Amino acid sequence: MKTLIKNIKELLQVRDIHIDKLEGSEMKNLPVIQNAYLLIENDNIKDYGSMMDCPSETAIDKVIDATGQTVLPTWVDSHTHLVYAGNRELEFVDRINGLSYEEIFERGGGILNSAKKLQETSEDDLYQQSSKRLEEIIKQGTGAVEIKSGYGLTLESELKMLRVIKRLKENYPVAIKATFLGAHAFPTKYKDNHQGYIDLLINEMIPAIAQENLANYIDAFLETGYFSVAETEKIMQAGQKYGLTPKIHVNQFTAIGGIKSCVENGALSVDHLEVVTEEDIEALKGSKTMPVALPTCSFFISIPYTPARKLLDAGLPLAIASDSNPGTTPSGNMNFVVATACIKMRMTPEEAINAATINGAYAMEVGTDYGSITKGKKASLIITKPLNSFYELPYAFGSNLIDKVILNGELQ
Ligand SMILES: N=CN[C@@H](CCC(=O)O)C(=O)O
Ligand SMILES: [Zn+2]
Repeated sequence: MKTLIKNIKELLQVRDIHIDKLEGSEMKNLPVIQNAYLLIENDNIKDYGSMMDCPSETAIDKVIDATGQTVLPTWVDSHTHLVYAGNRELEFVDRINGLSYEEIFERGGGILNSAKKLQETSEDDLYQQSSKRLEEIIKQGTGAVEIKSGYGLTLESELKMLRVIKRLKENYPVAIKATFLGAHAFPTKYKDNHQGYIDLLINEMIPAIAQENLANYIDAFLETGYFSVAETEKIMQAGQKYGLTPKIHVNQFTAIGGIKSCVENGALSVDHLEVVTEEDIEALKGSKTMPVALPTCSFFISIPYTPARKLLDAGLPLAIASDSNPGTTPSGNMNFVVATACIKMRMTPEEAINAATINGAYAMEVGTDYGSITKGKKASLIITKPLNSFYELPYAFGSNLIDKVILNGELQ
């Protein structure tokens, strides 16, 4: 099956040779072909180039005329909690009325509230609720997504979440990676017995999850009042024994030396980073760990934004992701993430698009197939509505500017 997209006004993120990630000033460069074509064969990008070299349409099964439209690779959302039960709109109102995220947690809300709801929800119901959200983000242009557990907090419920992620992976044409986040919060029962919960995570949950091959990564909420540096180190090391690479929530509210520890423990990514110190930046320099900012979390709970300029000016790479979850970001819309990164973090559109494609793909290890227009990669593409230029994508932040989404060569 061959599909030709012709008369593309701007073909974005064209990389003849696959690159792993972009750092510092490299992120300013977003290669574009004006007046381009793109040829899809089955589920792959077969060829692309200027319209002057467009192949003849005789052997083509389907032709899409993209006059005036922009084509770019689908978004890679490397940090979500897309599988959850119910929502937390009452806490949203509590925050409007003056309570902070921490105060809500201290009153038994927050993550523990979502865990209670999830424990009471059947696996089928959880699958139905989550598949609606997955379908929504596909329409919004996401072609690869990482999904975490972490609202179960018991062996049974963590397995339930991870099995739902596995079913989503089997049933949708999106690349999905699963992360075990049993260390999201201490369940009330273990409030004064942290070691008891850590033993449960290490001795029972991680082995059971590995046995069913349900996760790619291990995560923890490394934060004052949640998991300490020492506790997170134990969890990262236990995960690694089972082949789970760390991707860690860190520096959301406080900087307590977590980033250095994550880098030393081989973390693929460190995520949140609303608070960043000079020591954190030094620890990241020269490492393989991708910093991941979650701008729409900052937007929703009114906390500082990750200091993108500071990180980029230090020569570091940066990815951006949605953090879709019921507490801090009830949206998985990567278009809004890109816009917020530009509007609030002063990333240029080029930098934000690089952060949401190539660098996102690095942060969930799908770069060989996703993240750029490169021959042989998956034909997972966004075709926008007619635009003056791609700058309109973050500029018109509230508009739906997507005309079509193609995933693995199939029009959605
Ligand atoms: N901060 C930790 N975890 C999630 C939110 C969890 C929740 O409030 O449900 C986050 O990334 O923002
Ligand atoms: Zn998160």
